[in-house]
Amino acid sequence: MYPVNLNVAGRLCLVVGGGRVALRKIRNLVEHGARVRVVAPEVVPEVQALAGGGQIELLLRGFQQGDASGAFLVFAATDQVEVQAVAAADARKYGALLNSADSPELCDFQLPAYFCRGGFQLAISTDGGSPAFSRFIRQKLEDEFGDEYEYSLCLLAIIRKKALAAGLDVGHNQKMFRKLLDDDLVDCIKSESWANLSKILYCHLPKQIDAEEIMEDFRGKCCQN
Ligand SMILES: C[C@@]1(CC(=O)O)c2cc3[nH]c(cc4nc(cc5[nH]c(cc(n2)[C@H]1CCC(=O)O)[C@@](C)(CC(=O)O)[C@@H]5CCC(=O)O)C(CC(=O)O)=C4CCC(=O)O)c(CCC(=O)O)c3CC(=O)O
Ligand SMILES: NC(=O)C1=CN([C@@H]2O[C@H](COP(=O)(O)OP(=O)(O)OC[C@H]3O[C@@H](n4cnc5c(N)ncnc54)[C@H](O)[C@@H]3O)[C@@H](O)[C@H]2O)C=CC1
Repeated sequence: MYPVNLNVAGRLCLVVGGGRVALRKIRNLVEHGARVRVVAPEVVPEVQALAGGGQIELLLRGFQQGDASGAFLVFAATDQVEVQAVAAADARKYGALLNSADSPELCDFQLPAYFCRGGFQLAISTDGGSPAFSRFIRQKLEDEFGDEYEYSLCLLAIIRKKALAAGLDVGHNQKMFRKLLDDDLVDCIKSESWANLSKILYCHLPKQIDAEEIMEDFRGKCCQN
């Protein structure tokens, strides 16, 4: 499976089925700004509530051929093998990418287990081999990767913006970021060692970038400590 991050914001995603499995996919899609349409004769209360709140469109009926028309992604998540097959064929017909909840081998894409720390995201997948394993590793990593990763990313993004604006070349930036990270920027943030963090910045930022200004920006925008 080819790893990729998809922008689903504002794009039509069709979920066929409204049970527990569909609900997980639906919540995920809503969180990422997709336009979600659900087709199912019966749905769990949480799906009904999302429809009531206007967060998704709900068609309370069985899947019909042509439903995949205009969809970017199609999720076949029913408990009926025949419906799964018809939905998959419809997705193919209309050129939508297919996720099939009961057939890993039919999937154009599979969902990883994942979590975010701000813009920082870690995703785990097993090529359909063991979703329980993906979930297990996700939970383990969630304990290990705390808010310091969100703050570190925020700081690095501030520095990077300045570096790009200053027209510093790629080779320079590559080395600078490696040094900042090798010098334990993340640990400094985790232990709130601001004096050490400043030292690292003064040591590795080029003269075009004001380390003091970066620290101020960081304390103001990323972490209010
Ligand atoms: C191929 C894939 C297609 C897809 O759905 O995208 C798929 C397929 C199937 N899942 C099944 C079962 C379970 N799925 C989970 C959980 C998750 N499943 C997810 C993804 C994927 N599942 C894709 C592969 C991803 C990968 O390779 O890792 C996660 C990661 C993401 C998400 O769904 O959001 C989410 C965890 C999120 C989290 O917690 O972070 C659990 C665990 C639990 O619920 O505790 C179980 C029970 C235990 C087990 O079986 O492992 C079955 C058998 C159904 C049956 O027995 O009838 C099939 C079909 C088959 O394998 O034939
Ligand atoms: N990929 C994954 O992550 C996982 C997949 N599964 C598989 O996912 C499938 C669904 O599981 P659950 O949500 O627990 O089932 P469920 O029984 O709770 O829900 C099934 C849903 O399909 C709908 N449905 C039935 N006929 C339909 C039709 N003609 N058109 C549209 N919708 C229709 C039902 O109304 C219901 O909303 C099962 O095949 C299960 O084996 C199970 C666990 C995890």
